Amino acid sequence: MAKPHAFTVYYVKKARNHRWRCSDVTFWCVDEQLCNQWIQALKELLELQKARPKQLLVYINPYGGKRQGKRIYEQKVAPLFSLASISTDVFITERANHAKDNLFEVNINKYDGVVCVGGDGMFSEVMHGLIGRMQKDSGIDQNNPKAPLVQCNIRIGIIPAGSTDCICYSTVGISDPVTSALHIIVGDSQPLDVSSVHHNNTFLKYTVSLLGYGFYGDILKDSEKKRWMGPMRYDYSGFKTFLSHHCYEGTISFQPAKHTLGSPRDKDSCRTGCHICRQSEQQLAEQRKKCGLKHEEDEEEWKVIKGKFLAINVVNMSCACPRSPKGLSPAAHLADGSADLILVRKCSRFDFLRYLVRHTNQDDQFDFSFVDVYRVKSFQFTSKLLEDNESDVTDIGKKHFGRFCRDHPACCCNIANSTWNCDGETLDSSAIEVRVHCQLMKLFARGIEENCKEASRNQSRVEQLL
Ligand SMILES: Nc1ncnc2c1ncn2[C@@H]1O[C@H](COP(=O)(O)OP(=O)(O)OP(=O)(O)O)[C@@H](O)[C@H]1O
Ligand SMILES: CCCCCCCCCCCCC/C=C/[C@@H](O)[C@H](CO)NC(C)=O
Ligand SMILES: [Ca+2]
Repeated sequence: MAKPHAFTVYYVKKARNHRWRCSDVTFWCVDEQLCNQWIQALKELLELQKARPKQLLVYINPYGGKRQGKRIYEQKVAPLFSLASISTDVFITERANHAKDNLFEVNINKYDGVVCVGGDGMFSEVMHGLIGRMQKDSGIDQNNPKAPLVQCNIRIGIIPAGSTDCICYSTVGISDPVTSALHIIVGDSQPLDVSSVHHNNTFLKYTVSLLGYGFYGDILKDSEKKRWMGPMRYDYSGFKTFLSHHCYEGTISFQPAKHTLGSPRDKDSCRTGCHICRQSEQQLAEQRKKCGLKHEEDEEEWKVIKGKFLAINVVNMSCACPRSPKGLSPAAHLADGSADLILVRKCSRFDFLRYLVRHTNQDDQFDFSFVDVYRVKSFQFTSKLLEDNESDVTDIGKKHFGRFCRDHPACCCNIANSTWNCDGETLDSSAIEVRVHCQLMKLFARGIEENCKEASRNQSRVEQLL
């Protein structure tokens, strides 16, 4: 060959819609020494990139989504990791909670991060393993709802291979295994709020995306029986649940999030390097310093709302996903220490359909008289059924005369409880206490990057301001 000395540089190429691809360019050189100098200099520069992982622990759920997790990892992700000189220990799960249990046993300090290949449920499992392990090692009792949880600095990377993949979509902007693998390789870091869910001083679960009662809880409960249908189960159960049009009665109490500048009705969304998240985190840290060990939350006001609801959704992030690209709460922030509480009160089937359709178009889904949205830092819910039982009003009639409201048989109010959908997993209790923990964990992601259209719109706003 006339030009025998060469080296190839692999790099990330940004494509449309937040998709990243790996591209390469080969440099040729007649002078061998010069070529080697370049290779050496590039290797040294790469060594300086301390945020990049070298050793990863990978969990694959072979049964998530369309059961393609193993194939996706082997064909699309593993070759990229090896190109980037990342060593991996790969663990293919054999049962639910396998990954979570394993995380309590492994020598976690050996790894720069944990990767989960699967959907939201699989991510939730890995997150529970990591956060749980962190608290155990630090002697924190997870059953205490007020315990100050220890931050988890080991990043999690999500390779989407599930049915909804909402956590991946809401933090990267797309559900694409190659894009996610590249975010892991370049060592991105995105802090994430996590909410803890308790019942009577007993820890139930953590949640990062949707905690939903009523509509989304009923969909999940029904769809779990139809896992064999794959991702289609959500469409089938969604349609069935929509037709059943059940509403549920209960009491909601919440503490508004006063530390953050943002509001759920903002027009701008959380984007890479979000200033609202940064400012909110600083504000909370200052409050904590001032209050010391005293719980400042105890002194803050609680708002109480009673009513009949078709859906009660608490979201820590937008919950954008391919079905709803702007999500359940488009202006929710990934790391601002707050969650958006969305209350959909009893309304007609037609109005509820109008509300749902707005998740798929540009119209404002909160602009309805029967929808309320609040930004909160803690939240509690008790169903009417439980309140009645607890206040010793033993209305035997309600228990014996069917599950529906006896006074108004046509009103679709369900006397039975709904189920909580917690990041795609059901909860055993309907009465819950929720608390947002600001930036409790980190992902190999950078949040959604502003696209050119948004960037130029914001730029022209700045120009106007100047
Ligand atoms: N080997 C396994 N066998 C059975 N269940 C498993 C296994 N490994 C993990 N799981 C469980 O499967 C559940 C669902 O997995 P996953 O989230 O990957 O897919 P999905 O439910 O199809 O997607 P999504 O959560 O995005 O809707 C998780 O809760 C996880 O605990
Ligand atoms: C007639 C048009 C109806 C369109 C309705 C679109 C609304 C879709 C919104 C989906 C949001 C999903 C939030 C994410 C939840 C996940 O945690 C969970 C587990 O993966 N998925 C589901 C479906 O519960
Ligand atoms: Ca948040």
